Amino acid sequence: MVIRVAIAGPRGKMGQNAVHTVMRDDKMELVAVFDYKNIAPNLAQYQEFDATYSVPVFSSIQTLFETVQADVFVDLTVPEAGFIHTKAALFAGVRSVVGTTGFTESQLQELRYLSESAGIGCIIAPNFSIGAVLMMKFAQMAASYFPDTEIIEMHHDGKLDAPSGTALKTAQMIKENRMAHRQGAEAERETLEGARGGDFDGMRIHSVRLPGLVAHQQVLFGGTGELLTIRHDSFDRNSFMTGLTLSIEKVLELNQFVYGLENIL
Ligand SMILES: NC(=O)C1=CN([C@@H]2O[C@H](COP(=O)(O)OP(=O)(O)OC[C@H]3O[C@@H](n4cnc5c(N)ncnc54)[C@H](OP(=O)(O)O)[C@@H]3O)[C@@H](O)[C@H]2O)C=CC1
Ligand SMILES: O=C(O)C1=N[C@H](C(=O)O)C[C@H](O)C1
Repeated sequence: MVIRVAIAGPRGKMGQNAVHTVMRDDKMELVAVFDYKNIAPNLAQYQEFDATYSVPVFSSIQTLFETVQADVFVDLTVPEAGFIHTKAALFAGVRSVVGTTGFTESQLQELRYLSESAGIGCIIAPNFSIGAVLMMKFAQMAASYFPDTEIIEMHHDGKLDAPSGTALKTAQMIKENRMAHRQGAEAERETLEGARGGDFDGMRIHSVRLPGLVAHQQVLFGGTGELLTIRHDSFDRNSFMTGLTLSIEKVLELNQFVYGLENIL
């Protein structure tokens, strides 16, 4: 069976990679893309692609789902829009794979409810890279032994959300194994606001944004006279494509909501 895929965000850095990945995969067919800007009716007319990319473009997500039969919807846009698109996909009965990050807890809960009450698979994966998922799992393991940890995530300066979805997911996974406590000195005070980073259950998350970076994260664990550093680097967005392909295939077997690629590997 060929998997019919629709992608939102085809001009974006991730969206372009995803379009190429689906087009080159003979088990998949790109049946439509969603672009909120009315650039051209067909992807073949986009400057980012060529004449071989004959795929209809929709600027209304509802019209896309009414017109085209898709098996899987992929969102790679921004959280406000990605939330609306994914709800529309689930209402239309289309399984979804969401790489977009920056959703609020209540948005995630609403998507979980919609997916599970309708029995339609939905994967929200803050990071599709296998190495990043391993980094998160190793950090979760280490937290049982080292309860004092800080996360430093580093991304390109075009990134809109901070902290990254990966950093938040890492902190949530660490929280499951870490004894909750506030880190640092009792009398600690910031003389420059934000110097100690964001506070997640007493551990700190620091976000670096610089040109030249792609997606990188270090999780530091401090112990008596020692430091453990777990680090992952994505040097290229192709690092996300294996997990994206896997998610598109796996979501077809799912009737529930999955948050994190580690749950389907
Ligand atoms: N899960 C994972 O492994 C990964 C997830 N990501 C996440 O994926 C998302 C996209 O990342 P990236 O490709 O780097 O970002 P880009 O900014 O390169 O792409 C985002 C795309 O979304 C479009 N867009 C903006 N606003 C809207 C809207 N209201 N409706 C529809 N489309 C819109 C943009 O169009 P325009 O530029 O014209 O506004 C752009 O084409 C981010 O949330 C990022 O954090 C990124 C990498 C890996
Ligand atoms: O915006 C990005 O680039 C990335 N976003 C995801 C995140 O927020 O964690 C995944 C990866 O870090 C790249």
